[in-house]
Amino acid sequence: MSETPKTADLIVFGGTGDLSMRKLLPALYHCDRDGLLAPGTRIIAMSRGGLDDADFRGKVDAEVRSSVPVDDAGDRGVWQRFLDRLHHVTIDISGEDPTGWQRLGALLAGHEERDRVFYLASPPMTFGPFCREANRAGLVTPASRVVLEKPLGRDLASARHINDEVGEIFHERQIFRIDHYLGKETVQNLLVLRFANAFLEPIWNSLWIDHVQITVAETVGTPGRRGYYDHAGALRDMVQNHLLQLLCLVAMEPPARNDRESIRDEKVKVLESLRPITGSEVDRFTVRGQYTAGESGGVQVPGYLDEPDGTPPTEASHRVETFAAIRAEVKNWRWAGVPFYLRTGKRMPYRCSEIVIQFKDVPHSIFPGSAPNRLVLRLQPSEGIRLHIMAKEPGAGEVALKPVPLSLSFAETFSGRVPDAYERLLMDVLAGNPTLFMRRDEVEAAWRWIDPILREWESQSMLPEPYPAGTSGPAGAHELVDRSGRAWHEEDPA
Ligand SMILES: NC(=O)C1=CN([C@@H]2O[C@H](COP(=O)(O)OP(=O)(O)OC[C@H]3O[C@@H](n4cnc5c(N)ncnc54)[C@H](OP(=O)(O)O)[C@@H]3O)[C@@H](O)[C@H]2O)C=CC1
Ligand SMILES: O=C1O[C@H](COP(=O)(O)O)[C@@H](O)[C@H](O)[C@H]1O
Repeated sequence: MSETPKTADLIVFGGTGDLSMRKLLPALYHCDRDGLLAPGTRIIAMSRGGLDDADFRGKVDAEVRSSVPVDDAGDRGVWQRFLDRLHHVTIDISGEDPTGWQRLGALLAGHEERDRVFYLASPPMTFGPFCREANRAGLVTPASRVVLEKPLGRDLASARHINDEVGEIFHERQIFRIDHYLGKETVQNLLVLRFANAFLEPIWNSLWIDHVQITVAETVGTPGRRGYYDHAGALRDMVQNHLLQLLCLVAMEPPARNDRESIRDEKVKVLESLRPITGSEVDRFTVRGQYTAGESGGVQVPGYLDEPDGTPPTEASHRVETFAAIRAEVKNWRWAGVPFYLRTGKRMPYRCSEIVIQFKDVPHSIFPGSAPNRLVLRLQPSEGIRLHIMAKEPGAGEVALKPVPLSLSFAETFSGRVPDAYERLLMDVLAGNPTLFMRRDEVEAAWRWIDPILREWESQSMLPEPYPAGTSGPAGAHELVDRSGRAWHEEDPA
């Protein structure tokens, strides 16, 4: 983790939303408990909610406290200290009323020397207006930074527009585009595995690797998120950012240094090497699905269209995908001909994010029953690395082979609590370290590859293929892979 930050004002626009309540505030509490928030650091939430400081502290006490450990008297003291850091300013960014900005200005006045972080945990179309108005109100200081949540825009054009708007107010070095997957311990470990160990590099290419599978399977559905999800879908919500970032880390060339530009330069090269999937190829190389009613975790759950939400489903709800699978290819010397299968979905049978590197079979087998080696990098729920190798089953007679795992579990190997991705990233923002954040060209290169798929899906009259909740996605997803003659890896993640 970065060095202990200085006293700062962290202004969270969208500070009462789902992301703030479920991820940001618990992460900030843990940082406070670990002594990583400097004395005097304030967390100022902004929303239309009409709350005062006491209301907001009460809301956090009621909704966040149960998700963090507040056990003994010491913890209770930290919890109170954390609550005391919280403030709320009511504002409607889409309205003309300047009083919200005035209230924020009054709160920040006299603290211009502090680090000031504007964290935009709000819909992407608010990013430009927020920056413009904050600047107009005189609140953007030289020591200010801005954090932009993903997905940045809805497509390449809107991403460019947002980047231009934010870029008019903030210099690129002040802009932190967040993808919380980059803050996950195992994701960072992927770089260490690849570039701090010599044995993998010689075989990390198309000569030895048959294909790569990147899977982010979630058991959760989208209750209460229709307003956002109808206009996002799995491709924008997960593939454009998290899955492509994972692909970059698997496929990139060794960077010259472990610094922010070297790593980001290499990731951009991967994104620019992705073979475009356009026109009729979209049907051959992609599959989209939407969950229907089914069983998840032993209970009956509704389909996407029947998820409880304040609003009834619309035309967009029928068309949006909750599952996406893509057969991608990185067209460069190292990876030519190696399929990268990307897959993500809501209401899958289990929660599991993993990267599977499937090696080729031995060139000539002298034992019946041999199977190719497989390296599995498990990101969650239980982080670890497993290499499946062939071993001989003990006993006389004919040699019998069995694939056995060489296994490294992070929980068993390293003691101590593993910090959540947002803890790491929030501390990096406060310390001004942008290494684990996305550069403008990176985000735009990802959209450039995603755009033709989105356009083709949106032009089709066909709806996403249905799949019952609790199953591994639509049948078409399995056909996608069958066409290449290789099966999805369906390892039980338990
Ligand atoms: N939820 C998650 O797990 C994740 C979300 N994200 C991203 O974070 C962002 C926020 O997502 P999420 O928290 O789920 O969304 P929510 O809809 O739950 O929260 C949005 C927040 O923004 C505020 N807001 C919206 N419009 C305005 C406005 N005009 N003026 C003032 N405040 C406004 C809302 O408050 P109010 O309505 O009271 O004004 C609320 O606090 C999105 O870009 C999403 O993609 C990224 C990763 C994970
Ligand atoms: O960004 C998002 O990520 C979450 C999944 O994050 P994880 O850390 O729990 O794997 C996803 O549920 C959400 O839809 C998406 O916006």
